[in-house]
Formats: sequence, structure tokens, C-alpha cells
Amino acid sequence: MPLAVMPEKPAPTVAIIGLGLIGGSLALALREAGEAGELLGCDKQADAVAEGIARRVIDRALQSPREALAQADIIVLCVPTMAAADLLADLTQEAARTGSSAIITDVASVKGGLEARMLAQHGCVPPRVVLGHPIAGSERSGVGAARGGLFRDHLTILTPAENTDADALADVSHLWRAAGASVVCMAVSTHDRVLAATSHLPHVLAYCLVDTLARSPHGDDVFRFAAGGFRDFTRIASSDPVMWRDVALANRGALLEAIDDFAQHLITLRAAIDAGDGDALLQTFTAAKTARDSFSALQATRGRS
Ligand SMILES: NC(=O)C1=CN([C@@H]2O[C@H](COP(=O)(O)OP(=O)(O)OC[C@H]3O[C@@H](n4cnc5c(N)ncnc54)[C@H](O)[C@@H]3O)[C@@H](O)[C@H]2O)C=CC1
Ligand SMILES: O=C(O)C(=O)Cc1ccc(O)cc1
Repeated sequence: MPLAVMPEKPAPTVAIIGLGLIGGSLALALREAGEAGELLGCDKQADAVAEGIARRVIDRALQSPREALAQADIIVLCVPTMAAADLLADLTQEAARTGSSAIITDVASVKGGLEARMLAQHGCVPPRVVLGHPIAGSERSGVGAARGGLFRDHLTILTPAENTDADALADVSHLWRAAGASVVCMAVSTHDRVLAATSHLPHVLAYCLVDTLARSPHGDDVFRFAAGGFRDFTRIASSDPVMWRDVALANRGALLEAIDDFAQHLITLRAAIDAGDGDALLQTFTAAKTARDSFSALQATRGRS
């Protein structure tokens, strides 16, 4: 058939399981892009669903995640990491039983536990499962914080396996591009190691710093006199504690390595301060400034400030 008269693939029906910051933002982005057919939603909290309907984030509520297997082309699990593993296990088992060909993908911040669950359950990650992770978000939670532009000019990482269906990978990639993101593929182990260093460690450090100061007898004064630097460094300590407990436990190995590397460097820096070794301090601070400036330049080329 000549290309010009090829029928266009209809926009997929997308089911969002977990109507929070990420699920709500993805639904809004797809609606704004006109790239979803019907948008279905499901959440264990009834008020999240009610708000999702009221704000036209979704078109229709599902009573349970399993209903999505028969009604959606693409199911996106947008729940905390541990809940995502349980849902993925249940939905893939049910899909095998019913013969559903729905594509299942997710947004969880750690991929290793989900992959391991699939290997234990099915011996492989099923061909219609494409694990993913948008590298965009905020310290806020819930559908009330959702916005359609959240993923614009950000990356989404997908971690396809050797047996992943090519059309499932293409459809999930298309979904994220429609939401404004650029898609990159990598191995699950690479994803978890890189994100441990760039995302999970900074969150642990921010929580740890704020908690250390809050516990100090002078905590009230410290916060009263804190400036912009403190605010910038610690914004992410306002993130959801349950989500970050899940992330820390799910990425235990890679996160411990990142913490150990950091702790070693901090001890070296402490020794330089103790010894009055200004040259060592200058060397570290200069190298860090150069690296941070390059990061800012990279962000600027991607349209972010
Ligand atoms: N917050 C962020 O900046 C980012 C978060 N992520 C990942 O996205 C996922 C969702 O995070 P957020 O949207 O921030 O969380 P959120 O707390 O805003 O939303 C999660 C929603 O899932 C619902 N939920 C929990 N368990 C459920 C279950 N078993 N069935 C149905 N609904 C359930 C909750 O009621 C809540 O409405 C997490 O896995 C997180 O690691 C990924 C990128 C960025
Ligand atoms: O608030 C921020 O700046 C974040 O770092 C958002 C974020 C949180 C979790 C992720 O898995 C990815 C991005």
C-alpha cells in the first residue's frame, strides 16, 4: 500500500494507574498533545480519582487496575516503587491468563526490583512490558500538583529487554515524546547506578542535612537565618517520605555505593579543613564549580534553567 494512503494508527486508549503528580502530569500532557484516545484512570484513593475527573485529567475512572487490561492499549503504572512491583506482578499474571495484549509500562524511580520480580515470575520481562522512568518531577505530590508541561525538554529512560516487542517499545517511546520528553534506552543496572548517584544520593543528603540541623539545639536559629543556598540545597527534602523510603530500599546496593563514595570524599574534605590545607580545598571547589557550570550549560541547551 503506498504510504500516502496508509491508514493512520488511532490514538491509543491510555490507562493511568496512580493519579498523582506523575500520572496526572502524563495524562494532562497527552491530552494537551492530542495524543491519547480515551484517558482512563484508577487510584486507591477515591478523592484522587474524583479530582482527576473534576479537573479533566482523565475521562473515565476504572474500578480496578485489572479492568485496564481489557480496556486500554497502554497501561502506565504511576504508583510508588514497591506498589508498582506488586501491580506489575498481578497485571502480568492476569494478562497471561486472559490473553490481554495491552502494553504495560511504569514510571518508578528504581527499575531493578521490577525486573527481578518479572524474572522470578515469568523467567523474563514479558515482551509487552516496557519499564520506564521520566527524569522529571518535583518535591510535590498528588494530582493537584500535576501539570502538562512537566516532562517537556526532559529525558525519559526506557529499559527494554532483548525480547521486548518492537512495537511495544515504539508505542511507549511515542507516548513519552508526545508528552514532550526525549527518550533514551539503557540497561536496568546502568539506570539504577546512574540514578543512585544523581538523584537518590542528593535526596538522602538533603533529608540528612535538614534532619541534622532540625535536631540541633540551635535548630530554630539555623532555619531563621538560612539563605537561598540552603533553600536550593534542601528543596528536595520536602519530597514525599514514603516515596523516598521505597526508592532507598529498592536501590539499596547502588545507593550504598554512592553514599560510601560521597562519605569518603567528605572525610577527605574534612581533613583538608582540619589541616588548613587551602590548596586542597581550592582544588576540590574549583573542580566542582567547573563540573556544575558544565551541567548548567547542558541544561540551558535543553531549554531548562
Ligand atoms: N515525584 C517525582 O518527582 C517523580 C516520581 N517518580 C516515580 O513516580 C511514581 C509516582 O510518584 P508521584 O506521582 O510523585 O507520587 P504521588 O504520591 O503524587 O502519586 C502516587 C499515586 O499512586 C496512588 N497509589 C498508590 N498505590 C496504589 C495502588 N496500589 N493502586 C492504585 N493507586 C495507588 C496514590 O494514592 C497516589 O495518588 C513513583 O514510583 C516515583 O518513584 C518518577 C519521576 C519523578
Ligand atoms: O524534585 C526534583 O528536582 C527531582 O529530582 C524530581 C525527581 C524525583 C524522582 C525521580 O525519580 C526523578 C525526578
